[in-house]
Amino acid sequence: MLLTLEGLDGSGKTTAWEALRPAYPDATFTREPTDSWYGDAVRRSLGDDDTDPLADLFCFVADHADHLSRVVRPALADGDLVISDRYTDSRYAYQAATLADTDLERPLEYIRGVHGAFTREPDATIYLDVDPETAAARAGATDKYERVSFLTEVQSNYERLIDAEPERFVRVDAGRSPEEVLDAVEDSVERLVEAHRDR
Ligand SMILES: Nc1ncnc2c1ncn2[C@@H]1O[C@H](COP(=O)(O)OP(=O)(O)OP(=O)(O)O)[C@@H](O)[C@H]1O
Ligand SMILES: Cc1cn([C@H]2C[C@H](O)[C@@H](COP(=O)(O)O)O2)c(=O)[nH]c1=O
Repeated sequence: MLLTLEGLDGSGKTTAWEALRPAYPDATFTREPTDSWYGDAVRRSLGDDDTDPLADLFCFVADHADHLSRVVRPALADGDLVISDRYTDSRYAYQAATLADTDLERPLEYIRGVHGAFTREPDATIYLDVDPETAAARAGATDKYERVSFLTEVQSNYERLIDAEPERFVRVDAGRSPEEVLDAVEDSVERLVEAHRDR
């Protein structure tokens, strides 16, 4: 089963992902951007305010292709539970926002189309829902994406994705205390894993 954690910067994905580890010692915990050299290229672009948004998209897509073949598909083939901190929806939400002012028509659909040919869709996605102001404050505005105006566009793209596939997403109110958010994430993961097992 492939389970992903998504949300704005600072929504608490990594905190939740780390907190899940003890309950699922046999699971494969992974993330995007990855720790490969493709992921390094992505992180380099995050630190540069003057990059080309289409070039950035394809850096993220290359990192995803490598992640799929090196980590995700082998783990799923072994029957593992795979829990990824960010995955395809991050591209659909963030790069659709960075490409909004280009000549590209309907960027979100374009990015989905690029992935459609090769990706593995998640079985379920936990969306940590927090407002852009809280997200930017928690994230500390350390890179070009961690700004309220940009995160507002990203949030609206996530909402479009949830509207299109409500059955895949579980929305968790991430504006609450860390303890309440972690309880909600742990309950959701337990329920999703059981439901997947009973299919
Ligand atoms: N529910 C919460 N309430 C208050 N602070 C929180 C909460 N969850 C996480 N934080 C804090 O917010 C910061 C960002 O958390 P975290 O790294 O888990 O978010 P993230 O979604 O993974 O962010 P990013 O996408 O930028 O990596 C951390 O300092 C973390 O301790
Ligand atoms: C996978 C992915 C990530 N991003 C952005 C989102 C964040 O601002 C950074 C790094 O992610 P992290 O969780 O803070 O480590 O990259 C993106 O724009 N598109 C993607 O596909």
